[in-house]
This record gives sequence, C-alpha cells and structure tokens, in this order.
Amino acid sequence: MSDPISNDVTREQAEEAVRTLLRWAGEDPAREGLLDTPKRVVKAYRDWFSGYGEDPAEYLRRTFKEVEGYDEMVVLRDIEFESHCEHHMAPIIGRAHVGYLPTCRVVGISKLARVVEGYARRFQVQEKLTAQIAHCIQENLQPAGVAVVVDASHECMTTRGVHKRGVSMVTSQMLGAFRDDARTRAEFLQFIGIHGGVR
Ligand SMILES: Nc1nc2c(ncn2[C@@H]2O[C@H](COP(=O)(O)OP(=O)(O)OP(=O)(O)O)[C@@H](O)[C@H]2O)c(=O)[nH]1
Ligand SMILES: [Zn+2]
Repeated sequence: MSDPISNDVTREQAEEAVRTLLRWAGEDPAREGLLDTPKRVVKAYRDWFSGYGEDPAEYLRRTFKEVEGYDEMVVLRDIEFESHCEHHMAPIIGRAHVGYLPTCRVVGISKLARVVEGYARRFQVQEKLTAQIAHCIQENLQPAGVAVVVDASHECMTTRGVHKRGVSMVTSQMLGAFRDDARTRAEFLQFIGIHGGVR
C-alpha cells in the first residue's frame, strides 16, 4: 500500500524525525524499548491522518431515491471521532451530530459518519472540521439544509497549557433551512439533546 500521507517524504525520513524528537526530549532512540517506536509512530500516523488520502465527497455519490412518504429531517447523532489539533498536534476527542433535510435523494447513513471520519483524520481546527462536514453534505446532496454540531475535548487544553479538564468546545454550522428557520433548527437541537444551549 502506498503511503497516503507522506507525499515526497519517505517512511525512513519520517522515522528519523521521530528519532530526532526522542533525542530532543532527552531519550536515547537506540535504547531497546525505543527501537521499534519510530516504526510504530509512523504506522499510527497513517491511521490518525488517513483522511489526507480520502475525498469525503466520494462517500456521498451513492444515493437512494427518497423513501416514499418520508419528508422530514434525518439526524445521525453521537458520531464519535478522534482528530488532532493543528496547533499542537494533540488529540481532539469528541462527537459530531449531523442532520439534513433531504429533497429528493437520501444517502446511506453510514456515509455521514464516513464524511466525519474523512475530515477528522487530519490536522484540524474544530471550527474548520464543523464547516467542512456541513459544506461537503450541502454541496454533494443538495438538501434543503444541513446542520452539524461538534462537541469535543482538546487535549492541548487538558493535558498541557491551561490544564482544564472537563471542558468541551461546542461548534455548529447551520446551512439552508437550519439556518433560516428557527423551528427547524430547534427540532434538530432537540433531537441531539441540546435544549436552549444546555446539554
Ligand atoms: N478556536 C480554536 N482554538 C483552538 C483549537 N485547538 C486549539 N486551539 C487553541 O489554539 C490556541 C493556540 O494559541 P497559542 O498562544 O499560539 O499557543 P500556546 O502558547 O500553546 O497556547 P496555550 O494553549 O494557551 O498554552 C490555543 O488557545 C488553543 O487552545 C480549535 O480547534 N479551535
Ligand atoms: Zn491544540
């Protein structure tokens, strides 16, 4: 399998960079317990950052004709994800809630979770992640509206820096009917368990 994230960087160069960081932190990369660490880290990066090798729009190509008689919103809530913040390369762990108002086509529900994964497995800023998910669905499914709420904890805030545990960041991107119609938005927020801003 070709390396989806390295571009012109070889696996050997990536492993050497890990050895450099280990040395910089005060370790001896030749120590027995660390010998395979660069290889493991590069493998972990392939997993965490596999989103660079994906086009999330592809997941939305396969649609079904709207289910007869159903013309209300579809909501997928509590989609767990792991991402990494682009400022500190520290984990962002949270949940995304995605809703849309189909016009004539619906998508297999797993595909909404795949879109979340495709963008989460990159270096991210939460606001950008939220907007990318919403715009991808809007552009590719052309529904009457899309709503995305992301609720996540940033390890750059919990394990370092300001050290605030239990803090989560909530972002939302509302498009179309969810933006224009307060009742549609309220219904979505009720579905995902947010009432008047309090979960
Ligand atoms: N808006 C936003 N901020 C983020 C996100 N992830 C991390 N940050 C913040 O990015 C900021 C980077 O600030 P800097 O002052 O450049 O970095 P720093 O010195 O490491 O800051 P501290 O975290 O306060 O120690 C920090 O306030 C982080 O909390 C995100 O997804 N969205
Ligand atoms: Zn950070």
